[in-house]
Amino acid sequence: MPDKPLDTARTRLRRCGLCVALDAPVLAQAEAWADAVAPHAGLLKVGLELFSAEGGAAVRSIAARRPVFLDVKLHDIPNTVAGAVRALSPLRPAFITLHAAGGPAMVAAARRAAEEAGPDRPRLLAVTVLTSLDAATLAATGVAGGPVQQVLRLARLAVEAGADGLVCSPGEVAALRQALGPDPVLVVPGVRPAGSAADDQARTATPEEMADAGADWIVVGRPVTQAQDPAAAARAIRAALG
Ligand SMILES: O=C(O)c1cc(=O)[nH]c(=O)n1[C@@H]1O[C@H](COP(=O)(O)O)[C@@H](O)[C@H]1O
Repeated sequence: MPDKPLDTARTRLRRCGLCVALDAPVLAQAEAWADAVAPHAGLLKVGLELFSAEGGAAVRSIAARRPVFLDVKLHDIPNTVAGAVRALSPLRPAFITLHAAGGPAMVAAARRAAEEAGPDRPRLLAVTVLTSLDAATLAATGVAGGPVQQVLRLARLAVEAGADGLVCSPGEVAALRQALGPDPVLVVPGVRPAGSAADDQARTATPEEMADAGADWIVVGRPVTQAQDPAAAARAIRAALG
């Protein structure tokens, strides 16, 4: 779908895709979920649990089904994060996450390291404020002004330093699109179909709301993987995205 002018926060820029989070303790479980949901998901996420348990084998296996979003949330000094990006690039993930709070020098070092992998390099997504944090918890950590202000601040720094996109909660998507325009890839976890449990997510919204607000990808884990029929759950969410 071609890009449209960004005239309102509810303008759809392009089609919003479904990424299913394969948060499993063993690869066999993740593979079974991947096989079930692959017809309805454009991306499959290998996160900290699965990667810690199975390492690169998990990325290689899941990438045989769909492009992989490798969610390792790197956060360290620039040299260490650059080395991690260099080490992960041969696994050919479509996306790698790093924490925007690591600062612009860290993001810039990661981008330089990613560029070494050539045109098919992994794209870097900067995680802004985790979707499990609410305004009160954020204030307790010393961040006044609420999540939206903090997300905008971190997002601007990360994009200027070379992040290809951002991970944010549903509550910030429209504000980020208005502030940063159509270019950054916006990836949104904490999404819940109407009637689903929020689990440990603090800032949630429905798939339909996220597609309308300008998200490129929604990330959904438990509402799909813990459903009686994961394939049907993924199909319904994909349909809701329009
Ligand atoms: O980077 C992420 O994907 C991420 C960032 C964030 O702020 N919040 C968040 O929930 N996630 C991930 O998104 C997925 C959400 O899973 P469910 O809550 O089960 O839908 C998990 O794999 C989280 O690790």
